[in-house]
Amino acid sequence: MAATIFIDGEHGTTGLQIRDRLAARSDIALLSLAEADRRDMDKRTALLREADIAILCLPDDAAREAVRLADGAGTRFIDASTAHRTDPDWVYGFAEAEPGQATRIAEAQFVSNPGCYSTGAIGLLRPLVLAGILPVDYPVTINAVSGYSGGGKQMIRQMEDQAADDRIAAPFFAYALPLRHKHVPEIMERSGLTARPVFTPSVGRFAQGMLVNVPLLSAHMNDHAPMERVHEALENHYSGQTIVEVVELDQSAATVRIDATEMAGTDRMKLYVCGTPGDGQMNLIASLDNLGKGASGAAVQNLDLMIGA
Ligand SMILES: NC(=O)C1=CN([C@@H]2O[C@H](COP(=O)(O)OP(=O)(O)OC[C@H]3O[C@@H](n4cnc5c(N)ncnc54)[C@H](OP(=O)(O)O)[C@@H]3O)[C@@H](O)[C@H]2O)C=CC1
Ligand SMILES: CC(=O)N[C@@H](CCC(=O)OP(=O)(O)O)C(=O)O
Repeated sequence: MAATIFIDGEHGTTGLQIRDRLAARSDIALLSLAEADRRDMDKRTALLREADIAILCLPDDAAREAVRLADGAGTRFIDASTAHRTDPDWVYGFAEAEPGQATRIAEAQFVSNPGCYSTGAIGLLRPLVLAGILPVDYPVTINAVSGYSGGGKQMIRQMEDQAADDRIAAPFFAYALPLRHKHVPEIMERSGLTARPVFTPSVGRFAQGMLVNVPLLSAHMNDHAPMERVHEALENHYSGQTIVEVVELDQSAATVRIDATEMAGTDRMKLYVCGTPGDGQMNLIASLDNLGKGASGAAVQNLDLMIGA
């Protein structure tokens, strides 16, 4: 029998992309609300309670409310918001990050989808912590650039409608300057770090795509791990799956520039280890689509695990 799915927030940026990915599937029956009814509490409640699985593509407060509205109905949830990503009662929906995580997702009632920047950062950092290469108190810095769709409907309008009062004219801008971005707690907890990373995100004038940079110094890593060992740890961690690709060292060395939009339109992530052998410095770079593996693609991956597709 087809699994019954309701995407709460289906008319938003993340929700629409999930709907597109599910539209043609015969193993899924989509419950849907007209756009004009998207904030109708009674209609949302009915579908949240009827669905086998509800996918929440809402602001944080609305996501918490949706879980309350379905209380007692047995609905399973995938929450794309930040609301539950460090909640111990929710399973973190990053199947490749942890041994056994795919099974935990498959069996869960409550699954929290990772943040887009967090997917890149944790994808690079968690394997190194698990391999014992990265000390958990390493003073990590993370610099990233995202496509503007990462800011949802509001930022898309601000970037695309240059007649709007609140338009953004900049071709590229840094933000989260007080260093309190909402992904930091999630990155710390899900990577297993004890020291708070310094995280500076930025946005470029392109819709989809993202690069997340984590520079590391061998001198401050366990056993002074060189870039070859870091690469090997990533390769070992991601062997046997198809979604996260660890780029070969010689291929990274031959790469002159990495286009932040290279993964746009895909649900996969590429990881690069860049630097010059022997220099003791490396820059780890995750390349993904903020709306693919960074949001909607990951939500569908988690859904597939939960329904055994
Ligand atoms: N965009 C991205 O790259 C990523 C987004 N996310 C997360 O996914 C969630 C959705 O983001 P995104 O799709 O970008 O946001 P959008 O603003 O594009 O879409 C949000 C949708 O939710 C609706 N909505 C807002 N409040 C309520 C409410 N109280 N009840 C019912 N519907 C409501 C909005 O309607 P209305 O038009 O009326 O406001 C809109 O349709 C957020 O938590 C975001 O942080 C996660 C990873 C990446
Ligand atoms: C460019 C941009 O504004 N990006 C968003 C994060 C997008 C994302 O991952 O969203 P959630 O953590 O909300 O799920 C931001 O920095 O708030």
